[in-house]
Amino acid sequence: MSDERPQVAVLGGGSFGTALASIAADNGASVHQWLRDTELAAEINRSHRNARYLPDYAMNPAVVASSDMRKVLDGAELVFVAIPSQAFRDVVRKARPYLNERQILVSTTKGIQEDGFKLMSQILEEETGFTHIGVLSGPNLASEVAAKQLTATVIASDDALTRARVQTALGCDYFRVYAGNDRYGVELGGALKNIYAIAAGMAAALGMGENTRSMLMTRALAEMSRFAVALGANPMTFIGLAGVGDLIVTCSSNLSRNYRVGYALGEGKSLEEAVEALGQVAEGVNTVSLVRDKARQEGIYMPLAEGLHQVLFGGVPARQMAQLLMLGEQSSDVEFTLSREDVKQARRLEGDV
Ligand SMILES: NC(=O)C1=CN([C@@H]2O[C@H](COP(=O)(O)OP(=O)(O)OC[C@H]3O[C@@H](n4cnc5c(N)ncnc54)[C@H](OP(=O)(O)O)[C@@H]3O)[C@@H](O)[C@H]2O)C=CC1
Ligand SMILES: O=C(CO)COP(=O)(O)O
Repeated sequence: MSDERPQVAVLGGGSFGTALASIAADNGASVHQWLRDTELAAEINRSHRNARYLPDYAMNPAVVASSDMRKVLDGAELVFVAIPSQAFRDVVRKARPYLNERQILVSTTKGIQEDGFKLMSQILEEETGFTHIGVLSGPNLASEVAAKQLTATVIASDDALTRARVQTALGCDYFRVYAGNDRYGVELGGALKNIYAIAAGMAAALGMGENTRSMLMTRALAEMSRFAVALGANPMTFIGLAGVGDLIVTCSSNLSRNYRVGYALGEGKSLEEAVEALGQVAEGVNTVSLVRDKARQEGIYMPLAEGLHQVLFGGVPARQMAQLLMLGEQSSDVEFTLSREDVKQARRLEGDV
């Protein structure tokens, strides 16, 4: 008898891949999860728990884990790729022989490839040439998703079929899937907010207050949207779940790995110690260099990313950098209504600058 359930594959055995596989299974799909670690795959199938990445959460027992890529992708209609950005292209290349153009491919990875400043869905496009490609992003801390905390996300694609299929496959009573068509903006939002989560963790460790956190998050949003719009994204995307939504959660929670790296740095640990202690991926560490370089190249004003880069890689103490940033140009609150140039012009007339 053939299996009538939607056929879902998840590539990645980390915390988010595991949480996602379980949602799809909760929602009635037949789910196969690929991970490179054969022992962990066997362990998941035995105990229905990912002891390495989400040890405290039971997975839906219908998820079948395997390190055999062919088996996982055989018959899959919907393929989620939850692999850290630095390994993303390699894994897609491994998967390529078992993929076909009827499939829907969705990246969940919030990072950027250094070579060419590529986002993950662009890598999916380059490696496959398929048309059903999307990005899943939003305020989705994996352990909260695994705990079935009420959560929402965005599926962004210019392909209506991709949006609808993902909404059907994942939408359930604890996970809502909103649709968007600015794939580039949604994907950039997910990658950029990691930078500011590191800064927020650092500020918390330094004992800075709620006013400071609020300023940091709001100016981060201004900076993220300025950057994204300069690269062609829609500014309105940043008022959505994948913009301000994800920024709030990652800048406020110790469950965010990027926040935790920032917190450790604020406590005086070195970057190497902070990353080592985490033992999982914190995409923001790499993203901050890529974004800072890109901003310099394109002439985009990014004082927070620039300052964080100097703290992470230039040896500038975080508190000193915060003070320097406070003395920076006092400009427009919302640049989409009042331009930075207009503010500068008025201040020039006042003789202030
Ligand atoms: N965790 C979260 O809360 C969320 C994460 N994301 C995004 O999801 C992406 C994946 O993150 P997440 O699941 O959290 O990551 P984790 O750090 O929890 O796990 C990483 C996973 O990727 C695997 N991996 C790493 N390198 C390779 C490789 N070369 N080949 C095959 N597998 C590899 C690891 O395998 P191994 O154990 O063998 O090293 C592990 O299964 C990230 O970009 C993140 O931004 C998005 C939303 C929420
Ligand atoms: O993207 C996330 C939540 O939406 C997870 O953030 P971290 O990668 O910082 O853990």
